[in-house]
Amino acid sequence: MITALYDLLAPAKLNLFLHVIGRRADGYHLLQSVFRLIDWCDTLHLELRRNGQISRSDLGPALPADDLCLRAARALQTASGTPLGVHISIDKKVPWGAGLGGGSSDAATTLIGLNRLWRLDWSREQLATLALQLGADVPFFVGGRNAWVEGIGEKLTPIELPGAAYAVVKPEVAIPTAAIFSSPLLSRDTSPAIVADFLADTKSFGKNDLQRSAQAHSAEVSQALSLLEHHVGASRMSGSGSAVFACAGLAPGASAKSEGWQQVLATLPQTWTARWCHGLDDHPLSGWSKD
Ligand SMILES: C[C@](O)(CO)[C@H](O)COP(=O)(O)OP(=O)(O)OC[C@H]1O[C@@H](n2ccc(N)nc2=O)[C@H](O)[C@@H]1O
Ligand SMILES: Nc1ncnc2c1ncn2[C@@H]1O[C@H](COP(=O)(O)OP(=O)(O)OP(=O)(O)O)[C@@H](O)[C@H]1O
Repeated sequence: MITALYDLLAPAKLNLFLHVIGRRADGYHLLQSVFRLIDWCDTLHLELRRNGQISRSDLGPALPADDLCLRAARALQTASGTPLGVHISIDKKVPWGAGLGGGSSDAATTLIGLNRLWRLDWSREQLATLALQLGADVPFFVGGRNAWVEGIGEKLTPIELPGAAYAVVKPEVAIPTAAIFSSPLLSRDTSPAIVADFLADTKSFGKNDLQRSAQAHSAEVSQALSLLEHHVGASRMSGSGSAVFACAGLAPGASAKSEGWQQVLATLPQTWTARWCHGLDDHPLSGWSKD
């Protein structure tokens, strides 16, 4: 029997564009977006606890006491009825309040890992249904493929994307997603698009409808957009911010040694984070779930 799983990667995502096309009766927004996995990852370790207890320790920065990994583990334990428990250690590298989906990805990696550790043999679809109760972004990370995303984030169509490098900057400010969705500045009536519209221009299709509200929430978002725009190229926010990115070109041509990126690193405020990322095709654990 497996008793521990080490070094499970939980990758972040970028929203290459994000349109708000409507709102549901319960207040959740109907979106269209393309989610791209990137190689900026948290690392999780899962150790079996036969007494059924679920616990966590933080190897990096401290997380909220009741973080998404614990909530994911408890939800799976209850839904499956397993008598087993787990100790989860997290090395947090992806900044939160960033629109990079770090917490959602941790939750998805927990579900995928525990499905194996607890020998549940749930299908990916079953895991995704449970994932949606944890957050709108979690099913995407369980799906494990770059996707055209609709609904509130749960309708996923896998999509092939070219290899690409992204310059990503996270200002100091952390932006709470709910505040951006409830902003009076938010427009909720962008016309629906179809996948072919995006595929015709994967680098610059569409916009991020949440960007205006986030810029009003914090001037740092506008500063970060300008910094990238000036040194790298067309920039855009991911999710509800505050992280912004610029597609630096198709890999492997684009290089972190480029003068533009070196300028970004040299002029970045000390409290901000910047990272040169590559687009991934799959979640590193995507082979673990049954389709
Ligand atoms: C903006 C995105 O990051 C795009 O990837 C996501 O849609 C947000 O997903 P998430 O962080 O998993 O969001 P959740 O934790 O489910 O929701 C946080 C809050 O955002 C708002 N929310 C979220 C998703 C959505 N489609 N409509 C919403 O209105 C709701 O007020 C909700 O209470
Ligand atoms: N494992 C976790 N990692 C990071 N944040 C977590 C975690 N669990 C709970 N949270 C809470 O969730 C909030 C949002 O975290 P998360 O990183 O998912 O959001 P985000 O970066 O805005 O991404 P997105 O909105 O795209 O999902 C944080 O402010 C934090 O308090």
